[in-house]
Amino acid sequence: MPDPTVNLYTVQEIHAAEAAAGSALHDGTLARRAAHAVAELGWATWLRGLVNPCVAVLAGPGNNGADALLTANLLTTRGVHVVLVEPLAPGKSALRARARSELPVDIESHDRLPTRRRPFDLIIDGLLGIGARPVKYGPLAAVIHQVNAAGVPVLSIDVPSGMNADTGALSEGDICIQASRTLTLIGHKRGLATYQGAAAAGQISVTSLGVPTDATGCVLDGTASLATLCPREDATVHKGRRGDAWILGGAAGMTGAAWIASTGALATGAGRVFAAFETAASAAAGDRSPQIQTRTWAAPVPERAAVVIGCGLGQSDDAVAALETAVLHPGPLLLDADALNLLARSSTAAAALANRHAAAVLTPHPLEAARLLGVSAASIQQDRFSAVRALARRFNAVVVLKGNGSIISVATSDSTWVSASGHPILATGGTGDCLAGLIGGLLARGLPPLDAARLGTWIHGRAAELEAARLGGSCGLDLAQLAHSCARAINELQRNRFN
Ligand SMILES: NC(=O)C1=CN([C@@H]2O[C@H](COP(=O)(O)OP(=O)(O)OC[C@H]3O[C@@H](n4cnc5c(N)ncnc54)[C@H](O)[C@@H]3O)[C@@H](O)[C@H]2O)[C@@H](O)CC1
Ligand SMILES: [K+]
Repeated sequence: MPDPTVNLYTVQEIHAAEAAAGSALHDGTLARRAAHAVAELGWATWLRGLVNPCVAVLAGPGNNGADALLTANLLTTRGVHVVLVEPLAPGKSALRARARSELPVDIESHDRLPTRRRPFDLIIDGLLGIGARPVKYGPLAAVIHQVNAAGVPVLSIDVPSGMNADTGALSEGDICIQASRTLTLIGHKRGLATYQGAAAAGQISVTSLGVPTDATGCVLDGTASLATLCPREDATVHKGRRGDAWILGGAAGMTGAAWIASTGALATGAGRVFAAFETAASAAAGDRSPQIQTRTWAAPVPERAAVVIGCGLGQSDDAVAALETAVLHPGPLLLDADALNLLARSSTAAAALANRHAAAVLTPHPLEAARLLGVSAASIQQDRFSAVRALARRFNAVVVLKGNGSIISVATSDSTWVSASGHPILATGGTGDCLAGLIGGLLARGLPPLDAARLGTWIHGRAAELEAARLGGSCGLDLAQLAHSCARAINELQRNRFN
């Protein structure tokens, strides 16, 4: 059975769920449930079986601190030596005041992480939760730096302290706890699924605390949500029914990008793959696969073929002309790399995209997204959810904003999908070309643009995980192998769905 679909929540949605749960928060029921879950996870993962375990519990001024103090109490009753770290004066939380008063009066407490001869066995992070403002330099930042330098496992309550739970952006200067695990409460948070937030959280578990939550407009895409999108095969299938993918790119000196994208398209089982280069000489060069047919940009593209334009396209006048022709293509269309850079400058191409009947797919990385929106890459990363929605609306497109926790959005709705797969092994040239070809291949196979973008993005990330496992780390990615792993990942998803 695949895992159930995972919804991602904003802080506002969590507060609404909490409000609907009634008075439970006010009498501390939810905080006690949270503390039980945190203590149990900490005990089972790091403390059980240790002689005289010692834990530092970081307690902030609000209800995240209350959860931490209640956890401290539970751990002391299990015989754990607890050292409190309280860098700030308590705020107005009555819950926190009560939790603090329930602890032994002589419990050890510091405003910094104390140095000990024997290191802590675990640090529990209850400094800030979903009520956090960005952390500035000061006592809180000092403790966060100490914790990150301590080399001790860290269990964060709800979110790693210092991150924005809605966006995943860290406080300026990257001031944020780097957790080993995060136990998030009531529902999974958006900020834990993308960019730096996803990296800071470590392994994430969710505990509902018994609070019901509704489906949201944001889903963490994994096997459960994607299995139904996989194309079904039947024994009578032939290449004519599996569609044509045309890859337009590969200007002189950049032919490799078009070959890589073509290999990505082949991995989807597309019926035929054509790589169209700037010149016949470019088409003849390079590491071609015998399965890929070659053309030039001037060749007519059949109306129903899926077109992928941009991988190694360059920015010449001919490239502009190729783009302005491609955006009028009546069949499925994907724009990547140089096509996006040119789109940022071509009002003709932008207007044609806006008028397309079927949405095109755009696959920008943060810098390309920044050029398209006329802002800095840093501001894109500060709020990737807003950026991807703005791009989708601006260009009437399905947009995949790449990066750790790639986010997908579509012009016609406010919904977003975050891909749960991926690996830092992808941080090397050419992997984006493979993704563009992969999504293009799925478009050729007849998937609607949004489904092709979601499925392709997840498959690509899953293939990266498989390659990293095979290589035993993040180095040495071979793009032909990545394409093979994409095919394996599609086959695996298909088997899971249809067997
Ligand atoms: N919402 C709910 O239903 C539940 C919430 N619970 C806990 O409560 C947390 C939210 O509690 P709060 O709303 O009190 O928020 P937090 O505890 O996250 O933080 C708010 C407190 O921290 C201070 N603060 C925020 N940012 C700061 C900064 N950068 N520098 C210095 N001080 C800062 C605020 O002035 C306030 O005192 C959740 O993350 C979770 O841990 C749980 O007990 C279970 C139920
Ligand atoms: K926290």
